[in-house]
Amino acid sequence: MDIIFYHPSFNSDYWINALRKAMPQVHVRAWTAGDNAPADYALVWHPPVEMLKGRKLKGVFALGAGVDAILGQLSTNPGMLADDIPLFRLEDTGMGSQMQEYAVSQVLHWFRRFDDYQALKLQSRWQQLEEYEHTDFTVGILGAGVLGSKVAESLLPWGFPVRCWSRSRKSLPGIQSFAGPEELGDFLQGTRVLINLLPNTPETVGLINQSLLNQLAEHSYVMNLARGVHVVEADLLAALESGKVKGAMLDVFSHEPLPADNPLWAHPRVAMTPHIAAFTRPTEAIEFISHTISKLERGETVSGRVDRVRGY
Ligand SMILES: NC(=O)C1=CN([C@@H]2O[C@H](COP(=O)(O)OP(=O)(O)OC[C@H]3O[C@@H](n4cnc5c(N)ncnc54)[C@H](O)[C@@H]3O)[C@@H](O)[C@H]2O)C=CC1
Ligand SMILES: O=C(O)C(=O)CO
Repeated sequence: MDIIFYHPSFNSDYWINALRKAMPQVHVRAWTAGDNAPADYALVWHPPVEMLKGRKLKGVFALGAGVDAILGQLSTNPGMLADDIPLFRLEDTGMGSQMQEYAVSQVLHWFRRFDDYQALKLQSRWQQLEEYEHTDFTVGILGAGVLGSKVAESLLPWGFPVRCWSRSRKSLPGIQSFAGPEELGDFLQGTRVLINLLPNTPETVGLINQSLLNQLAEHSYVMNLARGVHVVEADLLAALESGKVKGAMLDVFSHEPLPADNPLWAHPRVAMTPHIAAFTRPTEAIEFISHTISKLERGETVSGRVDRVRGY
């Protein structure tokens, strides 16, 4: 069996060696331009069109959780990957715990008013502020998939009411589940901290806009861990200006790297990180890929297959 690998920024040698160790019976090679030799599987992130075009593959693995980039490539290059070649993505593979760390630390930061204390500190002011109540700190998670449900579970032990919104209803102990567009309004009503973990699809682009933000609790907080295009930046800035939204923590942006003249950089109530909420971890990712390939080869059912029509 042959596997080709392409990632624009990962250390290919490291990955190829680790893949060979995990699957000693498989020939793994880094794909380079002009390599038209046959392969069974391709492991990719932002692949050049010619890497996949015309190949008869048994499957393609995206080396991340989100497949918006490769689906975007497929929509502009329809011949890049035949419809009957399955596309897989990474499910969790260590990203769940990273998202949990990110979300829990930031929710606690807001809940313990460290943002307010930092502002007071900058004015050299010694002042004790009123405590927030857990009951006033409902956390609402947009997207209750692999990562959203892990984040939801991790917030429960801290005593916050937790709810999630997804396409279909979920049964997650202790978490209130809302489903579909008709329940979005109820989900938003009373949500104090909004965490976004939706995939980027035509239905979710621009979802976090003025209308949505207006339905959140007063002095709410927004954390975007999914994709920048989910948030209408001008609407978020206006909601921060009006006080409706008290603070935002953003990991992802419509344009990455965020342009130097973007007003989010200087906003005192916006914190940000450069798309690091969850990294692809080689050991866990390779375990998932090798396990999935073994099952595929045995004709067994696997999870992680992308529904290309649905967009995630
Ligand atoms: N910032 C970062 O470092 C990273 C960001 N991500 C982002 O996180 C996203 C989520 O990842 P997973 O949890 O693995 O995805 P997933 O596919 O397991 O979960 C997606 C969830 O969104 C819901 N959903 C999708 N469309 C919907 C709609 N129209 N209405 C209501 N609910 C809808 C689904 O029902 C599901 O609950 C990825 O697509 C990726 O963009 C993933 C990894 C790292
Ligand atoms: O896995 C993903 O989708 C990512 O965004 C990784 O940065």
